[in-house]
Amino acid sequence: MTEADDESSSVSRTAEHFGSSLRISPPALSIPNPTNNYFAVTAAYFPSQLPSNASNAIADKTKTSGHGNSLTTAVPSQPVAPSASVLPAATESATTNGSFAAPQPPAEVLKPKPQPRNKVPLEKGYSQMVWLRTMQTEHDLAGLKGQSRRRLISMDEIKQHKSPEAAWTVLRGRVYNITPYLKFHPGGDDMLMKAAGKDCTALFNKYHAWVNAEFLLEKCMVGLLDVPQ
Ligand code: HEM
Repeated sequence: MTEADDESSSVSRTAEHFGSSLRISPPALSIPNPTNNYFAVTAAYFPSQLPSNASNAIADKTKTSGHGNSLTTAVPSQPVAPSASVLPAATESATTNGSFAAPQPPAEVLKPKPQPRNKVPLEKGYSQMVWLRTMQTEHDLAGLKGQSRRRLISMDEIKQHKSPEAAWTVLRGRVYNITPYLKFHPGGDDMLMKAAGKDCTALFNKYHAWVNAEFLLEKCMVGLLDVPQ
């Protein structure tokens, strides 16, 4: 393993303490990096990760170490703070005795908050798999009874369909009968009922813009929203 390999693996090991959301760029070439070892790299990014005597260790190394490479600048005799553009917090808090106050990563990096899921347990027999099968086997999920699914439907007519037995909603300009899907909705039928009798596009996007409703509700489409000119 080369020194460079060693150095980059040290950086990623250190980064692991801060969660996977943290992205660390490799040290900029302008950073004096006299020792090319774990302590130096760690000091540049996370001084708080060092053992208490580490800054002395770095200082000693800089006096004795002759190695380095042509991409590094002159070897300093004192521990050097990373340049301000790389780590402003550390530079600002540098003290005269050669130690540096630890720049704290933002709290959200230290403890990424898990997003709470609001999925509800569905009744037995109402999984998404069963819904997909139902879409194949039921011939009139929309309750069209022969009417065209390209019919223009006014908002007034949609407003009259707000009961669980006859719940219509508008999503991205299409009108759906969501009654058959209520018990299959992973967010719960009560949540889906908030969509009944109105345009739910904004609500839908707020909770899960990524869900492919056009596919999931394809067989429930009853028409297109008639937008008055
Ligand atoms: C109108 C058509 C809708 C369809 C086809 C639909 C479909 C889905 C699907 C497939 C999921 C699971 C998403 C996942 O696993 O990532 C889901 C979850 C959910 N839906 Fe809907 N949804 C609709 C409307 C709505 C509306 C209007 C609301 C809010 C009023 C809503 C609230 C939720 C919530 C809270 C969850 C749980 C999200 C979570 O994972 O934390 N949905 N929906």
